[in-house]
Amino acid sequence: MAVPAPRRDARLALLGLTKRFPGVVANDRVDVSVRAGEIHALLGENGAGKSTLMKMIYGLLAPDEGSILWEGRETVIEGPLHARRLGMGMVQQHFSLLESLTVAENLALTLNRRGRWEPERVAARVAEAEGRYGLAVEPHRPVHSLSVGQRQRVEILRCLLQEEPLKLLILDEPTAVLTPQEVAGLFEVLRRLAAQGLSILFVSHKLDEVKALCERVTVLRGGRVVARRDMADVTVDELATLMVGDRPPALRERRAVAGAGEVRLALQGLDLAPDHPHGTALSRASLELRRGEILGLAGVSGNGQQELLAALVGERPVPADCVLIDGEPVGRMGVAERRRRGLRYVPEDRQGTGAVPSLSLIDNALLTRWPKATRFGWVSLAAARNWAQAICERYQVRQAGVGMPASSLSGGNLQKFIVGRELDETPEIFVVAQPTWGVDVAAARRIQDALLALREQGTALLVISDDLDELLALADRVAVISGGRVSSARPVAEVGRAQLGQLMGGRGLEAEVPDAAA
Ligand SMILES: Nc1ncnc2c1ncn2[C@@H]1O[C@H](COP(=O)(O)OP(=O)(O)OP(=O)(O)O)[C@@H](O)[C@H]1O
Repeated sequence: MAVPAPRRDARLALLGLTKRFPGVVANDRVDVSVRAGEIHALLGENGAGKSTLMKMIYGLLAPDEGSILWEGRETVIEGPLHARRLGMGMVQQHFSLLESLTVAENLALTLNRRGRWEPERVAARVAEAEGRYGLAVEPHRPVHSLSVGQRQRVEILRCLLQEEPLKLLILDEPTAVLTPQEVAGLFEVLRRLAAQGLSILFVSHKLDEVKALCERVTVLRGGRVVARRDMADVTVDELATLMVGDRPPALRERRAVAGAGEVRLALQGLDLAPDHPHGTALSRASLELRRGEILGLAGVSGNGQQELLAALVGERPVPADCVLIDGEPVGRMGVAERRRRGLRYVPEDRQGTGAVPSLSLIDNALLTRWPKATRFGWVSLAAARNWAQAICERYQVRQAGVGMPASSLSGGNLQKFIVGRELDETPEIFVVAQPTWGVDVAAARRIQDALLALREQGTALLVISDDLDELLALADRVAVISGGRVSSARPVAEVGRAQLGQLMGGRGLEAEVPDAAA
């Protein structure tokens, strides 16, 4: 049953909000209302306008038209500080923490209005919050040493700890990098907070979670509201269809690959100390990537995945014979030399290492492709432009022009562009972390399809993901990383979710990986 149009007496009512960017109407007369104590989902495919809408609510963007009613009163939200003073908190898709500061210092920056830093007091509040909300973070750790999942926890805590009583919490893909257990814990916290009257605006591409958590849903498509529903009246499949306007495509069938089996990339007994005090040491890490197969590496974010990827792709030099490409020791070689040997990769961190936000899509395409776009020492901008355009068409990256900066793309569209850029070169060996993070259902299928297609063409793939369903759908074999140790890889057909979950929690790994000190 459709839900009636927004009520003016809601805690938050958006009336006819419109926002235009050059070449695109990101929000087109959007009406949404959120009641006190309600958990309200905002859904839409990549680029539908969800982040833009949330930014207007939080005062980060000014609407071109329309009005915002806060607790029944028409309110011009002047900026995030004003929004926080009104009782709003927001966790964005891309983190806004200062890398060189500790967790407590970061929290102090937002919490202490008089500008006096008292990280010790903040640390005490963090400890107290851990008991209350079950969100564990270590206050004295510098943010640069935290995994993406841990950073997200700090962002959530920052809202929960703010001094003004929180009335509306805006969460933009808060569970994208949390483990299933952490998600369950977070949902418990959110339900408890909602029962106490907190309104929550929840944006996610994980439709099962949205269905489980939220009471009502508003669906955006192309910047417009296309549906409003009570969650009880709609199935997960219907949600997917409402978002994309059609049934999402099924994943392509897995085919047997001729000639699979030859080892292309190997990691052999690597012990690697972390490069910062709170990193994860790798301990006798070994794995083999074969031609024409997908090896899945499951694990809770922050268990050595970053270190393993850095060692495999050449961001961190290691003893030469710890990494082999086609049997050749390459451990001492840098990224460019390994690239020449056919290795491509997509890191977990899109905004820093994956793309340069201030550069155009053309320049971002060139970042990893400049040798091919260079003739007699000159870079052909026309070739680069064509290529950037081709990537956008093939992977349906919505953008207002390839000359626009990467930062103008929606999160999911940037992800599609970065993954597409590497996939498009038909790499022989491909290492990808979290390939469908923040990507909508239809686009996730397209990326997963492209990975399966590469496998059929003989590429050796390593997919590092904390999404077990994704790994079970894609991988031929799956290994688990926990506490810097890597389990042996087993055929997917022989392992179940429960067993993988246990290994992810570190249980049972001791028996498989001998202690480095032993
Ligand atoms: N600063 C900007 N400059 C130009 N265009 C922008 C800017 N911010 C957003 N857009 C455009 O507005 C549209 C809506 O983007 P928005 O980020 O709101 O989408 P979204 O629904 O949050 O997507 P995702 O699920 O990928 O995060 C997109 O076409 C995007 O490219």
